[in-house]
Amino acid sequence: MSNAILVINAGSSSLKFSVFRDHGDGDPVVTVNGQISGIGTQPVFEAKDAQRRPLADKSWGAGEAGDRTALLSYLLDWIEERLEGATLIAAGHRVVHGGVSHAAPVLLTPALMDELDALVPLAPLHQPHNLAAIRALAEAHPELPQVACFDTAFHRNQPWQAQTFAIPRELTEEGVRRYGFHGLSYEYIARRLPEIAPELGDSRVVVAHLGSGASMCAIHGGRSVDSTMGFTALDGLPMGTRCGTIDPGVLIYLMRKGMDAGAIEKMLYNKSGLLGVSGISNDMRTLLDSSDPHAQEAVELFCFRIAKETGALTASMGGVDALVFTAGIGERSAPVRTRVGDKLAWLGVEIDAAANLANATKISTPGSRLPVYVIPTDEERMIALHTRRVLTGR
Ligand SMILES: Nc1ncnc2c1ncn2[C@@H]1O[C@H](COP(=O)(O)OP(=O)(O)O)[C@@H](O)[C@H]1O
Ligand SMILES: CC(=O)OP(=O)(O)O
Ligand SMILES: [Mg+2]
Repeated sequence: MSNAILVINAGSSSLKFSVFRDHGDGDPVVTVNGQISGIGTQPVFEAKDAQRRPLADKSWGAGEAGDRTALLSYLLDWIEERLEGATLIAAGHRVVHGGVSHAAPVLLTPALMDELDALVPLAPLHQPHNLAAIRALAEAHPELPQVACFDTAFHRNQPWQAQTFAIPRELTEEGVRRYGFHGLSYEYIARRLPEIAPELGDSRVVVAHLGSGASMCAIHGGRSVDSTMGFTALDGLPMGTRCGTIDPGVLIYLMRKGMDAGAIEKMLYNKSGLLGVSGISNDMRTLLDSSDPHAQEAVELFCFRIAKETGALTASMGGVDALVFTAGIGERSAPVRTRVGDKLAWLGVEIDAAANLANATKISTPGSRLPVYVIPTDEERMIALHTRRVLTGR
């Protein structure tokens, strides 16, 4: 009999889920995936099978909108009806912040939940929703083991220079340090790249994870050695609504002008980035389609900063052997990749226009000094693999 693993990636208003079947050998295989969107307003449940065929949809009235326990209980019942003899052995969650002490996934306990609660201020856009889903699932199914897979874990063994801010040492010791995020995505890419390009071996790779949250990572020999995100998922690249790297003097200026922490947090997390610069949208597609000069400036700033960080991460590794694009924008936006590629001509990047337009796996020309890849990320698969390992030791 086979085992099944439920994978959950909970966001502010949506809960993405996948069910993996584990036959014991090879990677677990996804059988269904979907999401509950509109949590808090008008929840809608959608699911697809492995061939992307729609399986179900359901919506709820506003009265049940915020009851995550009831929504998860519905989801669990729905999944259990479709297990076809498999045993659901665990739920694996993406938990964005694991703090200093977690360099690997772990089985969730009430004591660990308290520890992870303390990290909510460090990831206000993600952590509360990750933990709410874990609590709701524990309430609906107390017997089901749950595993936390941290977005910070892959970066925890970076060299100390990459993890340290130049601030008084006591603060570093207290945990005010650079953590880095999107680790599950980078770990997946580090695992996948050698299958796609075995000749790269233990090489130096810059990976750009460009989704609604965006960051970049320097991976040397399969390990993270530097990343653009820091103490929080606000640092580094500008994102859909987040500012990215900013002179801390700006925060002092805003505080002196009378803004409190809550107002600054809201502005930097929710009103900045592509949305703040364009004044139009946080969605790259809308901006690329717009002729508004502010929309064009937002796109230009995004691409400029990706190119600039590529330089910084290349210096961190003493060179670079490949560049990889992944996540929503990275996997699907040929115009963004073209612009970044043009700005990296000095590194020997030459983008093949036709391959780029087709979102091909390799988008650089045969003559390009730096090979450039597009690799779809799969954070869910990484979570399923980690969850299986924690539960079964395999
Ligand atoms: N064809 C496309 N061209 C440009 N941007 C796209 C395209 N498809 C998706 N995106 C962008 O990808 C973003 C979502 O990326 P994704 O990795 O799914 O984010 P997340 O998992 O963080 O929600 C959207 O905000 C959208 O701007
Ligand atoms: C860490 C982070 O920014 O995640 P996301 O891209 O899902 O917002
Ligand atoms: Mg994402």
